[in-house]
Amino acid sequence: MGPREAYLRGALGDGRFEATVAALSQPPRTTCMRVNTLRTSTQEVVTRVRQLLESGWDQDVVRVHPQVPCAVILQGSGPHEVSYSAAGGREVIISRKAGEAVLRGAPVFAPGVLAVSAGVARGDLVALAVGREKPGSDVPEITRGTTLYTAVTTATGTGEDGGITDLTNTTSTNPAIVTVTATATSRITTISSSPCCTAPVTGSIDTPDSAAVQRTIAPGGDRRDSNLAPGTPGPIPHEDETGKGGEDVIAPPREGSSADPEALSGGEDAAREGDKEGSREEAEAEAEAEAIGAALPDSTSQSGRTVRRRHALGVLWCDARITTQQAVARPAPPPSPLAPGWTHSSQGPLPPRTGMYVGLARAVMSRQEMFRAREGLALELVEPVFRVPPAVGGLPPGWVMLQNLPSVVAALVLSPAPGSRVLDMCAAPGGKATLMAQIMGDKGEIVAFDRTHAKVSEIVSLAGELGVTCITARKADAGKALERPTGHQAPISCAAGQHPFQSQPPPHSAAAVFTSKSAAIGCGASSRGCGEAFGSMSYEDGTAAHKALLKQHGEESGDTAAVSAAATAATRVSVRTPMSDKARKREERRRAAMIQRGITPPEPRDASVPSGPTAYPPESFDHVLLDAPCSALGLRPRLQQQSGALYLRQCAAAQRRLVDAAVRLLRVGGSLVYSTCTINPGENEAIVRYLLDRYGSSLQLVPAGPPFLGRQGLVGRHPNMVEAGRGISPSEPSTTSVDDARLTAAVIQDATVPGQDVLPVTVVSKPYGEDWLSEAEAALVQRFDPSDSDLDTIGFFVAKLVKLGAVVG
Ligand SMILES: C[S@@+](CC[C@H](N)C(=O)[O-])C[C@H]1O[C@@H](n2cnc3c(N)ncnc32)[C@H](O)[C@@H]1O
Repeated sequence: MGPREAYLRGALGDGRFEATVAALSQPPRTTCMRVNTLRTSTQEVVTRVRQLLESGWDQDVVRVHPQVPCAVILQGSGPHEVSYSAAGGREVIISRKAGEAVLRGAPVFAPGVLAVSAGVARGDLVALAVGREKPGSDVPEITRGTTLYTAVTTATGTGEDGGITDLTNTTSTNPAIVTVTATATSRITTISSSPCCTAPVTGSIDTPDSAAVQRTIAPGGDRRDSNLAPGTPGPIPHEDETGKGGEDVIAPPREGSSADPEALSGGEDAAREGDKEGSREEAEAEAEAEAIGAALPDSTSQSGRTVRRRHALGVLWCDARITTQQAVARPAPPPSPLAPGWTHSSQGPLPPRTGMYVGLARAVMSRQEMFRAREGLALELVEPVFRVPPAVGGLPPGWVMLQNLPSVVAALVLSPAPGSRVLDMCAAPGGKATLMAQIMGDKGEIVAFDRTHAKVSEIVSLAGELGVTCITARKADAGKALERPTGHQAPISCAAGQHPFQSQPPPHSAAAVFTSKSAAIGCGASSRGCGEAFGSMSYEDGTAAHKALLKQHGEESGDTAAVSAAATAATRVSVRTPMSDKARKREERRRAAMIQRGITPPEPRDASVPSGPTAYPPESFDHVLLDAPCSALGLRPRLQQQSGALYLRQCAAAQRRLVDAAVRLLRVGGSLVYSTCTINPGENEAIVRYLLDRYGSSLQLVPAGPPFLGRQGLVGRHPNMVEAGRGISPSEPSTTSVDDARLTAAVIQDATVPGQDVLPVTVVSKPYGEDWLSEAEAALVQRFDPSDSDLDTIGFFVAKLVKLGAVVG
C-alpha cells in the first residue's frame, strides 16, 4: 500500500475507501444539464429533450432535479454487458482521457486514438479498449500510430531439426499468445495452409478460426499495415484473462525509424530490467535476426503473398529466454497496456481478455485516417458499456451546459444578489461564474480570474455562448490578487443587496472600500471578444473528460461535450487568446513608435481582450468563490490515479495561500464559498479548520446550503497524523517521512518568506495539521461522496464562511 492509499484509507476508513475507489472508476449514471435561465426555462428544456429522445428511451429518463430547479437530470445506465463478437477481432485502443469521455457518452475523436487493428476500414465495428499511462506520467504505454495485429493464435510447425515446439496443444479454443523470435520464425518451415500470416516471414500460422482471422486481416493487410507512422514503436502485447496469453501483436517499425525503447513491451522491459543476461541474449537474438532477415528474399510467403523482408527484421517482441529454432507459447504475458476493468466478451474470435473495454464502436474513419487526422470524429459508439440518453445535441446553442450537480450546488450556495461584486478566483472554464451571473440576472460584476490566457479564453467564450455580459475575465494568479497598499484609496460604497436565495445575508460593512482603479472596471468589457463559437455544452471543473475532448479537438482548450457529442463533433472550438498586460503594453509602445515615425498603425491586434487590474485592495468584493485547484480525486470516471501523498499535501499548501487571499479580498459581511472536487480531507475539512483557526472570530462557518444534497463533513482529525508543533507531521513516518519533511519545509516557507507571494501571518491561533471539524461544524459543510449511490455524483466539497471582522495585515 502506497502512502497515498494509506493516507486516504486512514481518513475514510477501509469500507468507505474501497467503495469510493470502486465508484470512481465508473461514471455517474446521471448527467446533469444546467439550464441557462437567461435564455430559456427548465421546462422548455425538458420538453425539447424528451422530443429529441430516440426510440428505446423512456421519457422518464429526463427530469428536473427536485431540489435544484435549474438542473435537468438525464438518467443513464450501466455497466452493460457488451458482446464484441460483431467486431470480428478488430480493436481500437484509445487514450485514458478519451476513454473517460466515452464512459460519459462521448464518441472518439481522432487524436484520442492510440492503436488500431490492421486493416480497419470505415464502417467496421471494433471493440473499444482504453490504454493506460506509464506510471507517474501522462504518456500512454501505447504510442499513437500503433497497429494491432490480431489473429496470430496457434502455430503449428516442425523445425528443420525438430527444435520447434508444437503449439497446437497449448490451447484449442483459447489460444495462447505466441511470441516468435525472428530467428525462430526463420526456422519454421512446415506451415499450415492458412493464408493469414502476417508476422512470421517464412511461414503462416494456423488458427482455430481462420475465417474470422481473414476478416480481420484483409489480403495485403500485412503490406499496408507495415507502413507505420514514423517513429511508431514495435510490439503491443496483450494480456489474457487466463494468464496464458491471447494474441501475438507485433507492429514492425518503419525501416530506419528509431523505435522508442520506452515503447517496447512491458515483458521486454521486464526482461531488460530484471535480467541483464537476458538483455544480452536479446541483443544477440536481434543481431542474429537481422542477419537472417538480410539473408531472406523479399518475397517468401508460401501463401503467395508478398511479405517484405523488414518483417523479419521487425519482429520485436522477443522473449530473452527463447533460443534459436524454437517457437514458444509465451510463458508469462507482459503487463497489459489496457487499463484494468471490464472483461472483453468471450464471444467472438478473440479470447476473453482483461482490460477496460468501454463499448462496441463503428469506425467513421479508416485506420490510416485516424492516425493522419488531427481532429474529427473517428469512432461512434454503437453499444456502450454505460449509456447516456442521446438527446442533448439537438438543443439550441447556449440553452444548457453540462455541469456536475455539486458544482451547480456550490454556485447556488453563494447565490450572489443582483448587483453584487463577486470575485471568482479560479474560474475557468467558467461553469460556476456563468451560473452566478445567471443567479444575479446578469446584473453586477463578476471578476473571473484564471492563470493562463487559454483558460481565460474559455471563460470569455463560455460567457459569450451563454449570453452572459457581467463577467470580466482576466489572466491572474489569484494568490497574488491582493493589492499592496499604495497611498490613498478612495472609498467607494459597496452595493450588495439581498437575494432571495441567500439563507443568511451577511451584514453589510462600512469598511468596504474599492480603489478608483478597481471601480473603473465595467461589466461591458466582458462582452467583448465573446463572439466566437463555443460548443453549446461544456464540462467544467477542468475535468479530465473536459481536457480529453479538448485534446481530441486538437485545441488547448474548448468544449468537451461528453454527452451526445455529435453536437460537439461538429462544433470546433475557436477562441482568441487574450493579450497579456505585458503584451498589451508592448503593443502600445509599438504603435506609439509607429505614430512617431509618421506611420499609421494598423488596427490593434486584439482589441477585444478584456484588460484591467489583476490585483485588488483588501475587502473589494461582496462575495468570493474559491473553487480551488485541487487533486481532483473526486472526478469520475477515473481509470488511473497518479498523484502521490506529497502532491496531495502540496495541493493543500497551495489552497492555504489562495484562501488567505480570499479572506482579505472579501469585505466584512461578505461571504466566501470554498469548494473542491476532491475527496481528500486535507484539501477540504482541513482547509476549513485552517481558516477557522487562523482567522478566529473574523470568520464564521455558516450552512453551505440550501440546497443540501451532500453528507456532512469529516469530524476529528486524521488518525495517522499528529501535530508536531509546526506544519504536518505523520505519526507513522516510515513511508512518508521524506514527503513530510519536504512539505513541512514548504509550509514554513509559505508562512515566513516575505514578498508578494506570501501573505503576512497576522492571526495564528495554533499550528495546523490534519485536524478536521467538530460535529457542529461538520454539519454545516457538504461533502459529496462518490460512493453514495442515491446521489451518484462526483466527489465534491463545499463550505461557506461569512467574514465578521476585518483582518489586519
Ligand atoms: C476547479 S478549476 C475551476 C473550475 C471553475 N470554477 C468552474 O466552475 O468552471 C480550478 C481552476 O483554477 C485555476 N488555477 C489554478 N491555480 C490558479 C491560480 N493561482 N490563480 C488563478 N487560477 C488558478 C486552474 O487553471 C483551473 O482552471
